[in-house]
Amino acid sequence: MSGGEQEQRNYYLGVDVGTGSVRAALVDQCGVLLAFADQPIMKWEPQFNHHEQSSEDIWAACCIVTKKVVRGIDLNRIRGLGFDATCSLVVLDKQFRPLPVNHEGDPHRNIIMWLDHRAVSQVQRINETKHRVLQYVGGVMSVEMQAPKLLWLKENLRETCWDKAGHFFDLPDFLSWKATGVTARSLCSLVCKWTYSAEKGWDDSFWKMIGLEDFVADNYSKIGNQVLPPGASLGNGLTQEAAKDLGLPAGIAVAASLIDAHAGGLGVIGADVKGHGLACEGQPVTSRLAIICGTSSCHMGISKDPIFVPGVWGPYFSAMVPGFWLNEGGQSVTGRLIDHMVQGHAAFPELQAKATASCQSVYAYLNSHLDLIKKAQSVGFLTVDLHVWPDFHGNRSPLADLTLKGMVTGLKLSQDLDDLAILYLATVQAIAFGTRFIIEAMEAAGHSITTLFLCGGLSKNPLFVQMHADITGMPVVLSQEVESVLVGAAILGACASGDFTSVQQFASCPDCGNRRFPKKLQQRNDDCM
Ligand SMILES: Nc1ncnc2c1ncn2[C@@H]1O[C@H](COP(=O)(O)OP(=O)(O)O)[C@@H](O)[C@H]1O
Ligand SMILES: O=C(CO)[C@H](O)[C@H](O)COP(=O)(O)O
Repeated sequence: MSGGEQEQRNYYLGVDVGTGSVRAALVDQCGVLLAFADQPIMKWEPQFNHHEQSSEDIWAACCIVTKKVVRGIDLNRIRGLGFDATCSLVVLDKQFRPLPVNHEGDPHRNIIMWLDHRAVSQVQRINETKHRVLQYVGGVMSVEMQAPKLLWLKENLRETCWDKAGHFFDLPDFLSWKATGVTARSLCSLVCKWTYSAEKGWDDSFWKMIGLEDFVADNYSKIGNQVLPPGASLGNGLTQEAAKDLGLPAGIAVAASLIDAHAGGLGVIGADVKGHGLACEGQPVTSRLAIICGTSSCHMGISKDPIFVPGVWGPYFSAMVPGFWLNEGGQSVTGRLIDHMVQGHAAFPELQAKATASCQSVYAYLNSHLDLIKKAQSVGFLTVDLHVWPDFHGNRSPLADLTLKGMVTGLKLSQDLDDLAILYLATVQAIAFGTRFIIEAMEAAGHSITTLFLCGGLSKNPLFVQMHADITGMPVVLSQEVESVLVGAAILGACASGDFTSVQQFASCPDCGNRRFPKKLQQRNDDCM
């Protein structure tokens, strides 16, 4: 492209709110990422299994990263803005001010995070109802979804929170409201986490049966009675106030949002794999499984007709790719589990010192250390005597059992760096076996998956990627663009701007070769297992 043509480029902004940080990217009309910034966000764990965040802190981080990525750019070329975020529950009062979700009454902490497991008794009672909406979440509602958390607030914080609340938002919808003043909710959030049906809307009998009839009585105004598809343009775009906060011109198109895993899925599932000899080449997109691996891993498979997979969320209609049903398998802690195992080991200080001295991340150092100690063997054999069961935070899929705990067998008295490296390897392998377990359940129910498309922080770890290829026996495709979740968010902005007629048009645009071609294919290493 010549310099002159380059000036004619349109730009789209994607903002991705993960569990640990907010990221923003400036993306061009070919899906090429031109600028990136990230900013950590605050998290509180006031008691075991209670996880909270602050919507003000998250918005402030969105403003910092957005201002950074547009520095030096002609702002008039920015055509659209899209948000994705974790499916955490944001609570505001009738004047849109934060309300406390904690016994301490701290209104700053007004978000119950997705991984919060406080609502155990509530979800057990919801599951005992056997209500028909449960068919669409794999047969069992997860404690991580919104209905049990809302019931917990009603039963535990009646005066300080529940009675004063005016708005309960999924975090992606909070962000689009904050940017536009429009309280419409994304179909993605409501279908996946709130029991809304794309075809039938809210089911009054469910809310009445579980003791949240309040929502029915006020026509769902607090949880959303205007629902839009992801990528739909909201109101008059960016408000003056939000534009000032974000350092952007007012009026830019803002899209109805996506949950983070769904943005990642949208960013990778349409990749052009021509010429790489993959089984999915020339096959329907339904033969692909997108796995978004960060703090957690989410396994996104789509189908033309609804498929009911016990213990796997969905089927959700049009929640990720319009017109397709989605099943979402998941592992609640993956990146978080690896960090936990490595950082909690007695040899972690030594690892940190050695990694710093060699200018490597601790994971790059551990990966090279495993290569050193494996000698002539394949690395997988290092764990023949050591095994990890990875459900330290319950099992999301396919067992759907929040009471499960983690296990390690084969421990010795040694606490040296070799021991840490092998425990790390066994943890990565256990996570990959969890993925295989999920794929087996999806296939038994009717999915036919041949190829994995990975993105998210953990996809930057070559050992994690190789173990997924080895243990599932499927090739793993990594996108040219590492920050695929942000590409997914920017696709929403492009769609809202009207430059693209649908999210699919951008996600599989024939001119976007740079983004669509795989960067790397990781094939199974047969010697390894
Ligand atoms: N280069 C890397 N090598 C190994 N692990 C990584 C790398 N980058 C990120 N991670 C791991 O990925 C996880 C975070 O992924 P990320 O997508 O940023 O999470 P989230 O979206 O939940 O905030 C962490 O466990 C982190 O240790
Ligand atoms: O349940 C989800 C998606 O449906 C959560 O948003 C997700 O698991 C948290 O994402 P991340 O691990 O990327 O922070």
